[in-house]
Amino acid sequence: MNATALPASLQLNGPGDSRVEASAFGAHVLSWRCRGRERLYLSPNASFGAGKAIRGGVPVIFPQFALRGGGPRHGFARTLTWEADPQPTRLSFQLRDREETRRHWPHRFEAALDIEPGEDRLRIALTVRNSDRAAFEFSAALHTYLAVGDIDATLVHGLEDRGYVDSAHGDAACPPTDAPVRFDGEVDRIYADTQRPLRITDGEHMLRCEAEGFADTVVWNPGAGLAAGMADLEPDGHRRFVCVEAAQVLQPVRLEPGQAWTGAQILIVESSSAQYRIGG
Ligand SMILES: O=P(O)(O)OC[C@H]1O[C@@H](O)[C@H](O)[C@@H](O)[C@@H]1O
Repeated sequence: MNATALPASLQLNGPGDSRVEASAFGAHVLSWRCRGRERLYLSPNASFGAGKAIRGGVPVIFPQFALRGGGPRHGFARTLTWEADPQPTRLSFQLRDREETRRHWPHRFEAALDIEPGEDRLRIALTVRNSDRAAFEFSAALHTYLAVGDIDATLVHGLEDRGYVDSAHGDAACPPTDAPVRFDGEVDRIYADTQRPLRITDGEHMLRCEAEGFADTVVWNPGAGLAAGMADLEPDGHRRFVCVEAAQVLQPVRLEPGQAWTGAQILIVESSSAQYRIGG
C-alpha cells in the first residue's frame, strides 16, 4: 500500500490467518488476507481526500448509487471520516448526519459499518437508522473490488437466469444471458433480486459471495478503454479486479422514523473447482 497516499488504518486479526485492514475515511476496507493471499484489489495509485474516494477495497455507497440522486456520485459516505469503534472481533465505524451530509441529503440518520473476519470469510454489514421525524429513502451498496489473477479468465456464476440493467448502454433492460458473466470490455450491470450465492472464479481460485438485506447485485469492470482514462488505476489495473457489489439500487430502502435496515455482504474462500473453470 502507498502509505503517503492513503489514510491511517486499523487492523484486526480474525481466526486462522484472516486479517482485515480498514480506514475511518469512508469506513473503507482496504485489505483482507485469508488462506494465504490478499482477496481484495487496492490500486497502488489510490489516493483520498475531500470528495475523492479510494480506488479499490470496499467503498461504502450511501445514500445514493451513481448519479441516481442529487448528491455526490455514489453518495457522501465513502468520502467522509467515520467514527471508529473497534471491538474484539470486529472493526466498527459510525457515521451520523452533520452539516456536510445535510447539505446533500436533508435527513437525520445513524449509519454503522461492521467488519468481521472469520476463518474462511469476511462479513461486512451496513446498518442505517432513521433518527429523523419523517420517513426517508436511500440506496446503498458495498462496492467490493475482488482481486483476480486475470480478468480474461474471470467468470461470475449465479446470474445466468437473471435479466439486468445495462448501465454501460443507457440503462437498457437486457434479458438473461444463460451464461456466466465474462469480461471482454466494459461490463457495468445491475441485476435485480439476486438472492442466491454467487461464485467468482479466475481459473485458479474461487470465492463465494453471499448477501443479506441487499436485493441487487452490481457487476462492474471498466475494461481497457475506460481504465486507461482513470488516473488512480495502474496501467492494466482493470485486469486485476472485478467489482461484485451487494446493492440496493433499483428499489430504494424506505425507513420510517426510528426504523433501521441492515444489508450485509459475506465473502467466503472456497477451493478451486474444475467445474467452474472456463469452458468447464
Ligand atoms: O469511479 P467511481 O465513482 O468509483 O465508480 C465506479 C463504478 O461504480 C459502479 O458501481 C458503477 O456501476 C459504474 O458505473 C462506475 O463507473
